Amino acid sequence: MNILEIENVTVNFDGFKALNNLNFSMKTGELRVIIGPNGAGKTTFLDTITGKVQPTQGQVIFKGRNLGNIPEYKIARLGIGRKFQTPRVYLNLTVAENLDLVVNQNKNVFPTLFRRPISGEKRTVAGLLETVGLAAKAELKAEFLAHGEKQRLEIGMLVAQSPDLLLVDEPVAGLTDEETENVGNLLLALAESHSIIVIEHDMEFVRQIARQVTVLHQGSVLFEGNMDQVQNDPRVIEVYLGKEE
Ligand SMILES: Nc1ncnc2c1ncn2[C@@H]1O[C@H](COP(=O)(O)OP(=O)(O)OP(=O)(O)O)[C@@H](O)[C@H]1O
Repeated sequence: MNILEIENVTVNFDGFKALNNLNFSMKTGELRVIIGPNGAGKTTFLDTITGKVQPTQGQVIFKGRNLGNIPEYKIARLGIGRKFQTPRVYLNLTVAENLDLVVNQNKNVFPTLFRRPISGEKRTVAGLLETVGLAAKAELKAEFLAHGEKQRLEIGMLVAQSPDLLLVDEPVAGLTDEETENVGNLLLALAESHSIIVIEHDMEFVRQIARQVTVLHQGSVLFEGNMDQVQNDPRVIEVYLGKEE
């Protein structure tokens, strides 16, 4: 079954088409990496999925439901979680406290307000600390974490909400090679039980995690395939990979 289908979506910003008749679909449980040059529409693509931007034309269908005119906060409750490029953790709280906030918030709110049970995997702070590899730093204030550790903590906070679809925007920008690999391994582990879309520029990282890759260009899908196919496609090389350092 497809968790997400995007049909003929155009987003028109005052005459400029940031997305142009874009079609995209992905199966439940897939890890999909989206690449493309600056201005290709990657962020706008995520914005239309979360409801931050409404398509001028076309529709976004999540788990069989048309998201048209559903406000952003309600779309989040339907099971779409997003991690932005910059970590948004509470710096004056410890790592464990940050995770605890989300875990407990869900305990209280999910059954009543969201009217859907927390999915099979019971999320506990201890389990999440293990998943994101921060058990040894549980009692450390988040302000003292390295950038990559903050990224992993925030991914943990996202997972604590048990979203069906995780949207992850440039998770390794500015990270060291070692941190980049850690974040990659974390996403690969999460991909065993989640549907995930990752936007990324760092091609080393894309090679580490990518199975199926979608290349955006000028607001449309230019190419889709596995990493080998993407790297050998002349159009992709021309508009994107040829410019790689
Ligand atoms: N609110 C807006 N109003 C007008 N133009 C916009 C708006 N948001 C984005 N754009 C334009 O739409 C195009 C696509 O932007 P978008 O941020 O989606 O690209 P991107 O692929 O994420 O780029 P990058 O890799 O640089 O982050 C860009 O040319 C951008 O300037």
